[in-house]
Amino acid sequence: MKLKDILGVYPILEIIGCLEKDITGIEHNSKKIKKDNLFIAQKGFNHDGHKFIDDAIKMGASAIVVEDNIEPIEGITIVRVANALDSLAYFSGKFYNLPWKEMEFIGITGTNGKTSTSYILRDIFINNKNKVGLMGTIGAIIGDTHIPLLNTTPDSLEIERNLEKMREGKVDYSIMEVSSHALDLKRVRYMDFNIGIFTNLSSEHLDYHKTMKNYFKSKLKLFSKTNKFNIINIDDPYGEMITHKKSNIPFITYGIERPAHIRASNIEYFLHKTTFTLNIFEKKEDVELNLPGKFNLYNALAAISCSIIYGVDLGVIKSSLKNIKPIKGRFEFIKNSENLNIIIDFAHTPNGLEEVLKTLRSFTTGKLIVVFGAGGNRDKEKRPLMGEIVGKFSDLAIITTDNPRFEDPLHIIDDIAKGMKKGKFNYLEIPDRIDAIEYAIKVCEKEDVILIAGKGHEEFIEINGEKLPFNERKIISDIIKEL
Ligand SMILES: CC(=O)N[C@H]1[C@@H](OP(=O)(O)OP(=O)(O)OC[C@H]2O[C@@H](n3ccc(=O)[nH]c3=O)[C@H](O)[C@@H]2O)O[C@H](CO)[C@@H](O)[C@@H]1O[C@H](C)C(=O)N[C@@H](C)C(=O)N[C@H](CCC(=O)O)C(=O)O
Ligand SMILES: Nc1ncnc2c1ncn2[C@@H]1O[C@H](COP(=O)(O)OP(=O)(O)OP(=O)(O)O)[C@@H](O)[C@H]1O
Ligand SMILES: N[C@H](CCC[C@H](N)C(=O)O)C(=O)O
Ligand SMILES: [Mg+2]
Repeated sequence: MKLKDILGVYPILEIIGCLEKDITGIEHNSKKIKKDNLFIAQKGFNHDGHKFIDDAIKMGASAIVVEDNIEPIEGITIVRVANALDSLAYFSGKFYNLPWKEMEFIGITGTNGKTSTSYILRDIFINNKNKVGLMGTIGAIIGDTHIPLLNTTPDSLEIERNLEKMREGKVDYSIMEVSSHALDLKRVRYMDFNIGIFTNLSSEHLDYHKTMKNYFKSKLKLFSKTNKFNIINIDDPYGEMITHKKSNIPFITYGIERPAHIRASNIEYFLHKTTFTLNIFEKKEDVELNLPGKFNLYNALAAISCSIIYGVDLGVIKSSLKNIKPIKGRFEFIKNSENLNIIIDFAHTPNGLEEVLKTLRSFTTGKLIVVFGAGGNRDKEKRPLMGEIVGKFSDLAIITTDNPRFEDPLHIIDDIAKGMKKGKFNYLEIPDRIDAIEYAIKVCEKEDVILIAGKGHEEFIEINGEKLPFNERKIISDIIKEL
């Protein structure tokens, strides 16, 4: 594509060199540059992309986008913009020709439940014989191909690139988790969605957003980028606030406690499933959901609302929900030779833990044992709150390491324990996560339940910038073999 076509009508501050040249691709990482690529030098949290301009040229870049004034470079076109991160989003859209326009594009935001909702919805669409693409925490899925992603919502370039693959694969629906970071860091700045879904909002990521008000404001951006419907959890106080905002498109609400367009009543919770009456406006239907817990019922209601909007037959929706398989690392029962009740779950926020523990508490006849930690270099405010909640609902809490990143694991454990100490709970600190899991298994009796929370689908532990292999399923099986 010609450089001038990539620039489109984007506001450019200065151009040095030729705009007629053919560009073979866009990159913001110098290491990935190929011949005749456009390199976008952006200022990140750790590096300034301008420092890699020489590297990018050596790798073959023929044009560069910069924020800073730089000296002319022979044979290289220099395009200066006010904000390179913003321009990356626009230029990527132009280069890939806005693939999201050729599919139904559904964005899901909220603190908890995005991944779960996206998998439930994907399952319904697949059963409806639709082609589906998905991007989120567990990676991208395009047809049968899984592509690992570094972020829940990748940067704008990677999103457009994956959407382009989805267009090639002729997907009908593309479902994407849209994190608050993504909304704030312009990863979806020049994309429009057909549907926006809001699951809930609770304390998380305050290291980045500083206040709940800012966090909510970031989430809100999704709902002014949608053109068909916004689907809102009306039981969530922030969800309710969204429905009071001005909007050019209708809100469809879902809930359990409050009047909603799509609502669950007559609910019965079981350890492995949930049954309820689905009220769709005036219509009623008995439904079985093969997932446990009120939180999953909310996720299912969000997915049901979206599929109803798209006219999916209620029979297809019901059979999908009845047969849905557990989502990796979300309330996942781990089969084992000792028949111990061991669950791996991705709860890593106070609210996520509370929801999962409330569900488990109501089914546990023995002791509820929880192994958990908190991520390093992330929200610190949530740590004592997580401690307090686990203390409140468990019989034995074992505080251990999650992904310490660049922090001292013992400091993180201390922060969590502050919440525990407040209530004088029964807890242990076992910093080594394998030792912590082993301890839980050794004291576990037949009626007990072990919840190993925080890492869910993750198969690594991140320490000092390195992701070391860490497979909790294998760790559990090895420990049980040794018993
Ligand atoms: C804070 C944050 O969001 N950082 C994101 C950001 O990285 P960064 O700003 O540190 O980048 P940097 O290392 O400073 O590099 C700056 C520029 O130099 C370039 N570079 C760098 C090195 C080099 O040799 N050559 C080169 O050209 C880089 O490609 C980049 O363009 O840009 C990267 C590329 O897009 C992201 O992967 C990275 O996410 C990091 C890994 C991250 O942990 N983000 C978290 C906070 C996040 O975004 N989380 C949300 C929410 C999760 C949820 O709760 O659901 C998510 O969506 O994942
Ligand atoms: N609707 C919900 N409300 C509260 N907690 C939930 C909900 N759905 C799931 N959870 C809990 O939160 C954990 C993470 O769920 P899920 O992966 O679906 O959320 P997410 O929003 O995608 O998280 P992330 O921000 O990390 O991408 C689950 O393992 C479960 O413990
Ligand atoms: N999407 C979440 C994942 C947290 C997973 C947990 N294992 C941790 O490291 O804190 C985040 O980026 O905050
Ligand atoms: Mg997710």
